[in-house]
Amino acid sequence: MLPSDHPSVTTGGIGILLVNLGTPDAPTPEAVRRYLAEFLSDKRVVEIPAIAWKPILHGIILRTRPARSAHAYAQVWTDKGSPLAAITAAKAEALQARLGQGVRVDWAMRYGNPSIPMKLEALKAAGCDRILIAPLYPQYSGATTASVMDSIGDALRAMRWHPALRTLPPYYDDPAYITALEQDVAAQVEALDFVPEVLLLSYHGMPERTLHLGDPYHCQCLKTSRLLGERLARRFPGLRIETTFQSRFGRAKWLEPATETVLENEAKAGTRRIALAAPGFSADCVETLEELAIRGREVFEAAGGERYATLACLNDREPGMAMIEALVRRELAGWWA
Ligand SMILES: C=CC1=C(C)c2cc3[nH]c(cc4nc(cc5[nH]c(cc1n2)c(C)c5CCC(=O)O)C(CCC(=O)O)=C4C)c(C)c3C=C
Ligand SMILES: [Fe+2]
Ligand SMILES: [Fe+2]
Repeated sequence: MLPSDHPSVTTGGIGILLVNLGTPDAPTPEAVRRYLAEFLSDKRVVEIPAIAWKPILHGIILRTRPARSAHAYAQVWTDKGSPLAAITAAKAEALQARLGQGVRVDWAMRYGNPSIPMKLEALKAAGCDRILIAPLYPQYSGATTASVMDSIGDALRAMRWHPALRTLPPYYDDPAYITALEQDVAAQVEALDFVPEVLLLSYHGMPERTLHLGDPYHCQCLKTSRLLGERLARRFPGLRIETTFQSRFGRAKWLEPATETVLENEAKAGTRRIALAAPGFSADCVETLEELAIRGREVFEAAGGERYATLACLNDREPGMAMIEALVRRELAGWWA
């Protein structure tokens, strides 16, 4: 009997696996420690030889950071759990509704739960022998996009019978993404009860060294900003748009300018009304809801700023979902109408 004829094996299905970074299971120091231990042991994320990094990670970082980060998570936790997980789940559900029953949409996290190997196995068990892996990172980086594929590779190594795979390319300059951002950001700016003088486009940072080693992340962020900036300049002629990098981690030099520094300098230089958008995050998370919305405001106001607003990420609202639908339909061409 040929394997494909085996009566107990269902095949012929198409799956889509949306993947995001990952998040702790609870806003507690213990859960955050487990999550950070996995995340910060990934050589794609911390590119320091293990012999030098392990003592720092286990001796200092995992002893001090979990309590501080748990406090940050506790301030943004929802009744559906971590915002990043809840919104990623909502995106998968919304995409499933848009695509109908011809494909099976699921989601996974690179670190923590639900894991990529577990969800890949589940899609296969449900009969999907063609699977589109869709990392929800508009801009490619080794630390995020490539790390997702490392995990897919690990999962495949444990499988005898692989599904066929495709991957969603980075979409940092895709007109569908730029249009979604333009619509979503413009609607939110118009709904503010003040007129911002400056709009910061804040991206997650990376060590500056990764840029010199050839990581395209920085260039892709700048291109997103240029394309989005050109669109927004037509709608808001008086609005000054600046690109910044947030979430510095560790002692190495990170991409600049740092969001926090710019917030302080803008206020000191006389800017009174500012808005922030985070186009590199497909879903709101601790980095946008706590670092930008809470701590960023404190920095800006302490330096003399008066009006401050952080705009929501694309999340599971219409413009962002229309974009993901268009992107995945394009990638499924030939597999599915
Ligand atoms: C959007 C792209 C991201 C890149 C690029 C990225 C690189 C990167 N991150 C760290 C360290 C941390 N990041 C943390 C949280 C976090 N990072 C991203 C995205 C990118 N990271 C997201 C979406 C989140 C939020 C997760 C959530 O649960 O909501 C954290 C944990 C939070 C904390 O303790 O402050 C760390 C640590 C490095 C070192 C890095 C590049 C090398
Ligand atoms: Fe990060
Ligand atoms: Fe942070």
